Amino acid sequence: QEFRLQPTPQNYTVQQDDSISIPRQYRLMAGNSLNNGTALPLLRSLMPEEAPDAAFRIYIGTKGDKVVSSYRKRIPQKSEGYFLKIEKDRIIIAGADERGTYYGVQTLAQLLTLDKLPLAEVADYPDVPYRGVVEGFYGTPWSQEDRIRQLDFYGRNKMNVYLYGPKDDPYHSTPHWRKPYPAQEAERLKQLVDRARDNNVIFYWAIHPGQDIRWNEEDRELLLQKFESMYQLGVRGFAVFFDDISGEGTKADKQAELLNYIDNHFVQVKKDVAPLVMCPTEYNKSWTKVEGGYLTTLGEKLNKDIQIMWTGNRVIATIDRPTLDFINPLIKRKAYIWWNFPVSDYVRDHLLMGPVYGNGLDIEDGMSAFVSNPMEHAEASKISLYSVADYTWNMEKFDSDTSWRHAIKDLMPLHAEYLETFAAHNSDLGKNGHGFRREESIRLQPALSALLKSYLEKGEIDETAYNQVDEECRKIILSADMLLASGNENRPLIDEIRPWLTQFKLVGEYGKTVLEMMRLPQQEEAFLPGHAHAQALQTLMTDNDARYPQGVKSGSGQLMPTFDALFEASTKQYNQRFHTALNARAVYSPYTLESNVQQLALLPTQQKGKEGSIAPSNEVILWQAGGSLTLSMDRPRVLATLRIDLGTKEEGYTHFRLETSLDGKTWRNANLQSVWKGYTMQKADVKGQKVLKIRLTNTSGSEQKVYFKAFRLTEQE
Ligand SMILES: CC(=O)N[C@@H]1[C@@H](O)[C@H](O)C(CO)=C[C@H]1N
Repeated sequence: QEFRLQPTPQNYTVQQDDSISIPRQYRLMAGNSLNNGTALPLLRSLMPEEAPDAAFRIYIGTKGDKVVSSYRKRIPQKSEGYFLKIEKDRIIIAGADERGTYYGVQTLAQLLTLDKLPLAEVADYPDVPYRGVVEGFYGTPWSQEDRIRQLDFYGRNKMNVYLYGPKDDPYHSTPHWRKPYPAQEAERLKQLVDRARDNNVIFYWAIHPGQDIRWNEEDRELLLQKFESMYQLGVRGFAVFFDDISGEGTKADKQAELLNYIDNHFVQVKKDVAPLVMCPTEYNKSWTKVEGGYLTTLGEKLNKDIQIMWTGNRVIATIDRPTLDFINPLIKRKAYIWWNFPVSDYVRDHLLMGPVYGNGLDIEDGMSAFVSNPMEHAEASKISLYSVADYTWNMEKFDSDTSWRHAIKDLMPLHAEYLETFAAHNSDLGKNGHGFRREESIRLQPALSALLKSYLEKGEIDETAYNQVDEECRKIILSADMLLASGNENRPLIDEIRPWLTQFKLVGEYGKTVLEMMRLPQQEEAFLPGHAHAQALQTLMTDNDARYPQGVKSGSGQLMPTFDALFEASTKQYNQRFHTALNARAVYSPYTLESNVQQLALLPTQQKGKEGSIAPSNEVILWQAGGSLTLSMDRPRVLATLRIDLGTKEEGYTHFRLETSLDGKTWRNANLQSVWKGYTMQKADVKGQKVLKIRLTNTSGSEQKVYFKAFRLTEQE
C-alpha cells in the first residue's frame, strides 16, 4: 500500500518531481524553549549526526523562538499545531507550543522511513484537544510492558492523554484507594509517568472511590493525600471516576463539592497539573433521568475547568451530533468522551479487531476529548487505537477502511495480509447485554448469503459463491498458521491472540468440511466421514483453552452461523434420503434466558459439560420493581448447585425471590443463603431438584441497584 502520514495531516503538500537524500550530517539550530522538552531528544534519536560545519541545517523551535521567527506566520494558530518544511538544504520544524514541535518531529520521523526525503510542507494541528486512551476496563489490567509499548505508540500517533483507571486495580478503586501504592507498584508507576513524558503524553491517574467513600473531612483528606503521593511520583493529571457505583457515593452535590475542593486546593495550587477530569455516575443517556437533576447539578456546580466524561446515548455507543446536543447543554461544557470501544470486558470470548466506524465526522468542535476504553489485550487494541488517533486528529479526512488497513500494516508490516484476513473475521461482538454489534466478514457476506440461500431454498450449489467461500477458508487456514508461526515480528500480539488464532484455523477447517458435505448428501457412504469430521471440529471449537473459561469465539458474526446452517441443512437432506438420524444440530445450548430487565435481557448463556451460566455484567443493574429473569432448560434437568452473586450483602437479597418450576406453571421457592461470610455470593438449596425453569424476581416493590456478577448452576451427573 502507498505511504501515508499518520494521523492524516490537515495540510500536506509535496513537490512531486523532486526529493533529497536523507542528510547524514546537519547543523542544529534549536530554540531555547525546547531545552527540557522531548522534541530535541526525539530528533537526535532520528538523526544522530550533528556537525557544526555541516551544510545541511535543521531549524527547530516554538513560535517565540528567534531561530524560527521567519516562519512564525506559517505556524497554525492552534494548540499543538506545527509547521514542517523540507527544503534542499534545510528542514524547519516550528511548533505553536512544545508538544506541537514534538509532533512535527514525529511527522518527520515517518518521512524518514522513505528512501528519499520529499520536499514536503506540512501545516498541521489536532481537531480534538485531548486524544488518547482510558485504561478503564474490568479484567486483567495491562502489564508494565503493555503500558510502555502503549505510551510509545501514543507518542508516534500524536495521542496526548492516557488515563490510568483499571477497575481491578485495588489501589485505584475499593478497597485500597485511600492507601498509597506499595513501593514496588509505586516504582512501576513512576516508570510509566517518565515514559509518558518522553512521549509527550499527559499521564492521568484516576481514583474510583465512590463505592465506599464517606462524605466527610477524613475521606476527603485521604483522597488528597493519595493524589499528593501520585504527584510525588510525577503524575500531573488527575481524575475521579464515579461510574458503576450505588449508594451514598452517587450524590451529585456531594461529588461536585469534593471535586471543586480538589480543584481549588490541589489542582489550581500546583499550577503544573492538567485540568481535573471526572466520570459521572450517570455517564450515558440511557441511565440519565434529566428531571432527577444529577447532571444539571454537576453542570451548575462543578468549576468550569473540570472535565465531565460521557460514553454517549448508551454505555456502549458511537458518538454523533445528537449525542453532544443532548449532553453539552446539561453539563454546560463540552463533553469529555469516554468511548467504550474496543473494550470487550463484557464479551470476553471475542476480539474486536474491526474498523473504527459510526462516529460523526462533523463533531470535532463538540467535545473536549475523545478517549478510547480498549480491550485487556493491549497489542490487539492497537488496530482501533490507531484509527482513534487518526479520527480525533483530523476528523473530516478520516476514512475508516483506509485507516484500518494501515493500522494492521503498522502492527505487522510483514504479515499484514494475514492479519487483515484474521481481523476481518473477528470484529463482531456476538449477542451481548448492551446490544452493540459490529460488521464482520464484510467482503465475503454476499457469497455466504448466496451460497446459503440457494442451498436452503433450492438444494442447489451456487458454484461462484461456493468457490469464493472455499477460497476464503483456504486463506483463513493459511493466515492462522502464518500468524502463529510469525516469530518475533510482533510476539506480544501473537501471545495475546493465540487462542483466537487456533480457533480461527478450526473455523476455516470447519468451513471446508461443511462445503464438502454439501456435495455428498446423496451418497450414503461418502457423506459420513465429513459429518463425523464436522462434529469433531464443533467439539474442538467449544472445548477451548481452560485459561479462557468464558470461551473463545471466532467468526461468530457471519462464518459460523453460515457453516452451522449448511451443516444442518446437508445433514437433514441426508437423513431424509437415507432414513437415518445423524445429529443435525450444530450449536446448541440447553439454556435460554428471558428477562424484562433491559440490561440483562441479552446476556448470553454458556454451557460447558455439567456447568451452565449466564454471562456476568460489570455495571450496576437498574432492576425495576417486579422485574424478573428466567433461565429455561430445553428439558427438565436435575440440579446439583446454583450460585448467584448480585454484589450485595444479605439484606440486598431480601428484595428478591428465587423460584424453580418443573412445568413453567407451578413455582416453588428456593431459599438463598450466603456461601462465605462477608462475601456477596449466595447459594440456593436446589440439590437434586428436577427443574425446567429458574426465575429471579425483584419483589421489593421498588427499583433495586445490584450487580449481576454470577449466575452459575451445575447439573447432577
Ligand atoms: C464509564 C464506563 O464506561 N464504565 C464502565 C467501564 O469501566 C466498563 O469497561 C464498561 C464496558 O463494559 C462499561 C462501564 N460499565
